[in-house]
Amino acid sequence: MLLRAERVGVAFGGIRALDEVTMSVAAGEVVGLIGPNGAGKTTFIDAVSGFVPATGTIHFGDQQIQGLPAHRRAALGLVRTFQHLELFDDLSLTENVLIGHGRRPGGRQEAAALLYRFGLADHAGAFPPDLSHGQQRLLALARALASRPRLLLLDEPAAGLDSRESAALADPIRAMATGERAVLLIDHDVDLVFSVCDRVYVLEFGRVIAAGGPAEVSASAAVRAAYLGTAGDGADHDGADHDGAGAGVDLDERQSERQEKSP
Ligand SMILES: Nc1ncnc2c1ncn2[C@@H]1O[C@H](COP(=O)(O)OP(=O)(O)OP(=O)(O)O)[C@@H](O)[C@H]1O
Repeated sequence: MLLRAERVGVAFGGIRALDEVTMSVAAGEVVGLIGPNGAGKTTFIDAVSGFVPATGTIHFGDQQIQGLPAHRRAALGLVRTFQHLELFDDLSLTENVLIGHGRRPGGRQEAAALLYRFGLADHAGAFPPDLSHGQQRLLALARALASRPRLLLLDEPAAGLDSRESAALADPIRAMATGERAVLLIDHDVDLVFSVCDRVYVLEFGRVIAAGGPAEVSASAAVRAAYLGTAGDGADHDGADHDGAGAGVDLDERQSERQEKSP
């Protein structure tokens, strides 16, 4: 396994954002992580990438990485994107990708190839504000790939996209998981997640409530209940700030809900 996270826990004061979460990602896989708002998805990426302290054990390749600072984990090939794009508006697209590339030789050539791959070659000299929101999201993916990750942690790459733009991310994301590279994908667009992922984990209140292939997970009663807000399991919910966005909708309606939230 490329990533093995075992019994990972994160607490923010009295809020247990992650509780004994065990997950794995193998090389070549796209693995999805879904769950209602506040379920702990971003916290999991934070824990794996070293942005919050966590309990439990996390192995990346043959190395135990918990306790390592974020930059050391990134140097090992654990690269993340953020919900809010962190593009450099006053740098060209090529220069944005070069930032991801670092100091390895052949940067410009590789940046050009990546921009081409993401359909951005015609805009190489333009600046991020000149792009549509969908193109900006693609640029963030190109930049992340430029750092040659072994595991890409994608935090809501389809946020703010309409369903057509979001569906257009499926092939590029799939293509990222080749050979030794793998992708962990968080997104509220469950259509995207189910269409692109080999396996999917579902978090609710910081715990894994389902895991398996997309067909199995989408049919799971526990998952339906989590999204419908009818989970009557009596679990000691932790007072986390669940804003109810996951309640009262079914899996198929998540898409339209997400679009309504889009700018
Ligand atoms: N820095 C923080 N300080 C305090 N509480 C936090 C912090 N970050 C996250 N939380 C809480 O931890 C829980 C999990 O949040 P997290 O952002 O990981 O959920 P999520 O599943 O990614 O949600 P969303 O889908 O809304 O992005 C929530 O209750 C949230 O309010």
